[in-house]
Amino acid sequence: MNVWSQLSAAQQKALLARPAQQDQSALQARVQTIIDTVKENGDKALLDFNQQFDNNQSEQLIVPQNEIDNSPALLSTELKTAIEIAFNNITKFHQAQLPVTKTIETQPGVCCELRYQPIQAVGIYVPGGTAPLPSSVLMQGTLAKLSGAKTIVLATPVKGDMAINPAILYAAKLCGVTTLIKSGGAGVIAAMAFGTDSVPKVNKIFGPGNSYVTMAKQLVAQQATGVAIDMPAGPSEVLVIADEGANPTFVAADLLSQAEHGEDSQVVLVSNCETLINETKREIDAQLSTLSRKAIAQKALLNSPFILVDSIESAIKVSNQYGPEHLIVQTRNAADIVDKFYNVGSMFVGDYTPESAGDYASGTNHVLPTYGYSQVYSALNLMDFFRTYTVQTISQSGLAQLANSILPLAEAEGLDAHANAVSIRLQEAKL
Ligand SMILES: NC(=O)c1ccc[n+]([C@@H]2O[C@H](COP(=O)([O-])OP(=O)(O)OC[C@H]3O[C@@H](n4cnc5c(N)ncnc54)[C@H](O)[C@@H]3O)[C@@H](O)[C@H]2O)c1
Ligand SMILES: N[C@H](CO)Cc1c[nH]c[nH+]1
Ligand SMILES: [Zn+2]
Repeated sequence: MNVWSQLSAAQQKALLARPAQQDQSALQARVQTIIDTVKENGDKALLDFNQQFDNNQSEQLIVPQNEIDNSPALLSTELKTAIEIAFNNITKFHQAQLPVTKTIETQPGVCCELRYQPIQAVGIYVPGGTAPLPSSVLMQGTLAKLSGAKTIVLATPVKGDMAINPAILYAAKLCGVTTLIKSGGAGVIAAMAFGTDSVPKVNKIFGPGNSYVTMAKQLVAQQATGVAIDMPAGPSEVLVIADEGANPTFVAADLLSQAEHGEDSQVVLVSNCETLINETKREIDAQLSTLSRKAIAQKALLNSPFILVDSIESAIKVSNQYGPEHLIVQTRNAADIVDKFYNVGSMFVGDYTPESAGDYASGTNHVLPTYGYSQVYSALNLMDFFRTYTVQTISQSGLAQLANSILPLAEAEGLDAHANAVSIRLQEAKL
C-alpha cells in the first residue's frame, strides 16, 4: 500500500509521474518526416499512410456529402436518440458561452470595444486508432457550429476495409461538418495545416490523439503560417477521491472507464480508507473479466497508483499536485469541498456523477488538458473557436483629455511622431 505520509517528497512525485513518454526527439524526427511527406505529396501521401498505419487500402479520402446525409438511415433509433440528446446538452452548455461585444467608456469620450470573431476555418481531429469516437465529433463539432465557423474539416482514421462509423457520420451531419477526411495521425494534421488538393487548409486544429497526433499539432503550429492549435490533449487520466462511505463498485467502474482508453492511460485512486482501497481492487478484478478491452485496461492499471492518505484534506493536496484531466470526488462532503480543488480539467462531484456522463452526454466538454497541463490550459470551450480584437472611437474632447496621458508617455519614450499624431489634432481643433 502506498501510504502518502510515509513517502518523501521525491517518492510522492515519482508516484504521481505520468507513464513514461516515448523518446521525444525520436518521435519528433518521425513525425517531421510524415509532415514533410504530406507537404510534398499531398493526398497521395495520406493514402499511403492510410495503408501503412491503418491497413486501409481505400482510394477514397473524402467522404461524399450524400454518405453524411444518408447516415440516419444506418443507425438504430436508440443510438440516433442518444447522439441527439448529447448534441442538445452540449449545445445548451456551450451556447451559454456565446460571447457578446463589450463596450467600455474608459473615460469621457473614449470608447473601447472588445469584439469576437469566429475562427473561419477549423480542423477537428477525432481519434480512431482503437475505437471510433462519435462523442469526440460532438465535443468539437458542436462548438465549431455554434461559433459560426465557415469551414469545419473533420479528420478521423478508418481501420482496414471497414466503412466509416455511421455514428461519426451522423454526429458530423448534426455539427455541419463541411469536409470529412478518412485519415488519421500526423499525416492528416499536416494536411489540415498546409492544405492538399482535397483537404482545405484550416486556421486552427483541435482534438485529442495519440503521441503522433499531439507531436504533429505542436510541429505544425510552429511551421505552418497562420495555424494555431488548441491544447495538448493526450492519454486519458482520472483521479478518484473516495472516502470510507464510497461504493467500491462505483469507484472501480470509474477507474476502469478510463483505463480502457489506452495502455498509456492512467487512473489514480486516493482514499483515507484502506478497506475501501482493498475492496476497490477486488472489484476491479471482478469487473475486468467482463470487459472487451480487458487487456488494454490491465496494462493501464500497471501505470496507476492507489494511495492511502490520512485525511480528505490530504487527498485534496494530492489532486492539486497531480492536476488530473478528470477528478471524481466520492466523499460524503463532496459538494462542500469543490472550491478547494484547482488544476483540474473537469470535475465530477458525488457518488452518482460518473465520468462517463461528461465523456458523452451531460453537456460539459471531454476534450481536456492531460499530463498536468491543467495547471495552465482550460477545458475546451466556445472561446477556443473565437479570436478577440478591439475597436476604439474617441471624440474630439475625449482626445483632448487623453492627451494628458499620451503626450507625456510619448515624450518619455522619445517617440515624437506618436506625440505629433495627437498634438496636430489638438492644434487643428484649437483645443
Ligand atoms: N484528452 C482528451 O480529451 C482525449 C479524448 C479522447 C481520446 N483521448 C486519447 O486519444 C488517444 C487516441 O489514440 P489512438 O491511437 O486510439 O488514435 P489516434 O487516432 O490518435 O491515432 C491513430 C493514428 O496514429 C497513427 N499511427 C499509428 N501508429 C503509428 C506509427 N507507428 N507511426 C506513425 N503514426 C502512427 C496512424 O496515422 C493512425 O491513424 C488515446 O490516448 C486516448 O486516451 C484523449
Ligand atoms: N475520456 C475521454 C477523454 O479523456 C473521452 C471519451 C470519448 N469516449 C469516451 N471517452
Ligand atoms: Zn472516456
